[in-house]
Amino acid sequence: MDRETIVAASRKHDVVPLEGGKYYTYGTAGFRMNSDLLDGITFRVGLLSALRSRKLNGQAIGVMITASHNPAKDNGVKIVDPMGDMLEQEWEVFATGLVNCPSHEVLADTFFKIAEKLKIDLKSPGKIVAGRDTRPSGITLMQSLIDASNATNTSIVDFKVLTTPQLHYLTRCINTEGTPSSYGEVSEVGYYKKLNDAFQRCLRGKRVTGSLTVDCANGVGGPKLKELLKHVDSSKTGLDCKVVNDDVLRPEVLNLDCGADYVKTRQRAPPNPKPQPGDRWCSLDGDADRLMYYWIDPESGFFMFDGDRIATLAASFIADLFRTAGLDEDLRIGVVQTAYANGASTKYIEKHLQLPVVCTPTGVKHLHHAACAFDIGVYFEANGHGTVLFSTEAMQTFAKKEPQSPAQKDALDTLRALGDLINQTVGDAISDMLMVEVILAHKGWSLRDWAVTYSDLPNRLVRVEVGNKDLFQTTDAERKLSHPVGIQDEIDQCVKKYTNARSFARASGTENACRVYAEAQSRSEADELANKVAAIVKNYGGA
Ligand SMILES: CC(=O)N[C@H]1[C@@H](OP(=O)(O)O)O[C@H](CO)[C@@H](O)[C@@H]1O
Ligand SMILES: [Mg+2]
Repeated sequence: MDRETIVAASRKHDVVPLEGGKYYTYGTAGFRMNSDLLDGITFRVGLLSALRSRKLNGQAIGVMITASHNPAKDNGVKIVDPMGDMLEQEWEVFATGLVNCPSHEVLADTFFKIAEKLKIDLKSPGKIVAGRDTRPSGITLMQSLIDASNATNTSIVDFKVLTTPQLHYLTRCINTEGTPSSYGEVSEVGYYKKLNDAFQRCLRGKRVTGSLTVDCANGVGGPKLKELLKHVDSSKTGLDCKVVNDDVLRPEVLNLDCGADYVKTRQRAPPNPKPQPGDRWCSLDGDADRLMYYWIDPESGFFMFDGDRIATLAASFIADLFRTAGLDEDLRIGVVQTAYANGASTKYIEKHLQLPVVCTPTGVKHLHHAACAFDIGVYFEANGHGTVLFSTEAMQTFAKKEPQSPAQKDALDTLRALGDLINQTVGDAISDMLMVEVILAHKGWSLRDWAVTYSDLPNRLVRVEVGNKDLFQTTDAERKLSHPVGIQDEIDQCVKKYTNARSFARASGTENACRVYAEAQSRSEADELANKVAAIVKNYGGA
């Protein structure tokens, strides 16, 4: 690997400097922006992955090219660590450092400096596994990544079009292949086979009832879900899945008036096709890592089951299985949420399910990390991204424990199957959807039964444009502002005037704005409180 080769390769992939001396930063979702700006950035992410793979003894590093629920013109690139989790946070600064190098020469020098600082043996082999969503710009960005791997003698496996969770799955499979902790077959078909096998084992002869319509946001989830369905025997499982909004041939319709983000932020079903009262629906987002369920209640209209609802459903089912299996003394189940979780869901988990809840800052990496502290950690963001993590110890206990009755055996087998069904690397809309179907089938629940478990507090999320969002610094898992000084007192005074109310503000990690969340006993109170706190934020936000 030599400097000249890297410089020469980099010349084909310029980074467009940002105006006003601003930097590109590796944010919550990696680098994400208009796809025209991403060529050089993706090349440099390739360089960093080449370093990271070698730092981790040649284990494969995943790179996913996607902009998820964002418009079709955008794209993004993010790095996946060997076990399928997000890039270790300490390395985000290296990513930011490489991407902002002012010239190709400085870039090459920085590359070698990082290698030296971290004692990376550049002669050892390195490996990258890559995937992209259905955005056309992904094809050229993949080439930028391939050029970076060639310039650094790093091998690369291009899996082409994948959902984000599939890339995470494959990364973990490659790195565990042939070991006792093998995660699965290293192929897309392997993913479908694993899900289908676990789905059947979870159902244990129970059948899914009624049809399920899946809105795929016109993204990668459409073709991939259809692939999965080829493996699922609907006569055995009862799964009757109708796939809609699966047009991936017209890039401009991606995430347009459909998908999980549309449903969550607009709090309504996609206009096309229109769900009929009583039908069970769900929506995936553009890269199939978020899931929203909903239906039109024939009496009261649209009702949404967001990440909080999915988390409570999963936690209650697993807690029941634990009791039946006689494991509730041995292993700990916990639920991880962010401040955006509806207060009613938190209360339901703590008071009704009697399970501990941990609150972390926004961003999946924080939730994932906190969930690892439990034997079974259920984590979901309200927006529908989440999963259930089963520790190695938990999986071993399910396998080892001698069942004392047929019911115990059933519960233990179901728990093991759930551990295989639920993606252990990252939130996976397709795997989560099968989990929801399994739980509804076991409980014999309709969506109405699920809906009445608790009532959400009315809430409002507002986006506030401010002069300088960096003025807003949080503490207490983002539930309070430490800066600007004095603002938190004003917010507290305001919240006090409302019943059962809660409100907080923070700078967005993905957009140039602040977000204000408010919830209260009634819709009008929640709206009023959100607007008042938004006004306070605007006031402190700088010119
Ligand atoms: C309130 C909200 O939904 N925030 C989203 C959003 O983060 P912000 O930092 O709020 O912009 O994008 C993140 C990445 O997709 C997601 O993890 C998070 O839940
Ligand atoms: Mg997504």
